[in-house]
Amino acid sequence: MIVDIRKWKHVFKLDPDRDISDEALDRLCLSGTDAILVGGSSGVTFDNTVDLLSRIRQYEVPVVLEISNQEAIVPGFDLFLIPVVLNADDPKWIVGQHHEALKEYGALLNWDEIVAEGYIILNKEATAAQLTSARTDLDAKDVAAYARMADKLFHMSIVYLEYSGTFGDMELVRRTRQVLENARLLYGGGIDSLEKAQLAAEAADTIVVGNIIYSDLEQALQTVHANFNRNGR
Ligand SMILES: CC(C)=CCC/C(C)=C/CC/C(C)=C/CC/C(C)=C/CC/C(C)=C/CC/C(C)=C/CC/C(C)=C/COP(=O)(O)OP(=O)(O)O
Ligand SMILES: O=P(O)(O)OC[C@@H](O)CO
Ligand SMILES: [Mg+2]
Repeated sequence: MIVDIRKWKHVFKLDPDRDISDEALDRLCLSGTDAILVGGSSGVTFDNTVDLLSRIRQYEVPVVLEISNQEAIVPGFDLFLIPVVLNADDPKWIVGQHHEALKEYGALLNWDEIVAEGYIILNKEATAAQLTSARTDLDAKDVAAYARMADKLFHMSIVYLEYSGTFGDMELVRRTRQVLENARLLYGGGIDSLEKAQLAAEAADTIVVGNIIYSDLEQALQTVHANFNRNGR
């Protein structure tokens, strides 16, 4: 399946390390979301990723793996997203893990199925921030510089503003989006209602909805109805 990330407005992120019922998965996959992203920052294994992939594959919705560790690289997804944590203090999460993975898989890859994401992690409490020792105390100028680095210097197709677990600063998201010329701005973090989905949809190109799926499915499903008309890209 050809997946065009430039058309994504809304995606659900499902964590292989968390339980989800068949009924909930059915409703998510048929919700009208643009893709199901499979990923998490801890407890993701080959087995729990294969299991989730095979369940989502019963539906037509595109299914994409966001790779978080080398042991959980599973073939068969429509696309592979590779996080590069631009504000990580430890280079392991900028190039180190990637170097190791490419030593193993480099000659086998179909590069048309692989997209790098310039991650900027802004919630210091998030598991991903702690794992990567991210420098989260950034002002708008710092974030804009990372965004330009991803977009113009490294030609990454995605800049991901990651507030996982908390709703972020939408003015900062809006300003970050304004500096991007080619990269798409994904926003994720704390979207737990249609109202917050709407605010995020007005600031970013694509919104990512994660944790609320596991605590309030009805609210999660509402987020698909956010209106993106303002963006026009
Ligand atoms: C042959 C074959 C199968 C080919 C395909 C394989 C392929 C595409 C290989 C590419 C090679 C390559 C370059 C791989 C990258 C390897 C790798 C491990 C990179 C490191 C990625 C990284 C920086 C991880 C750090 C953590 C992170 C940023 C994860 C992103 C996801 C995320 C933030 C989820 C949120 O997690 P959650 O658990 O919800 O967190 P909360 O607790 O805060 O809610
Ligand atoms: O889980 P939440 O807070 O919705 O964040 C979504 C996503 O950005 C996590 O990587
Ligand atoms: Mg999560």
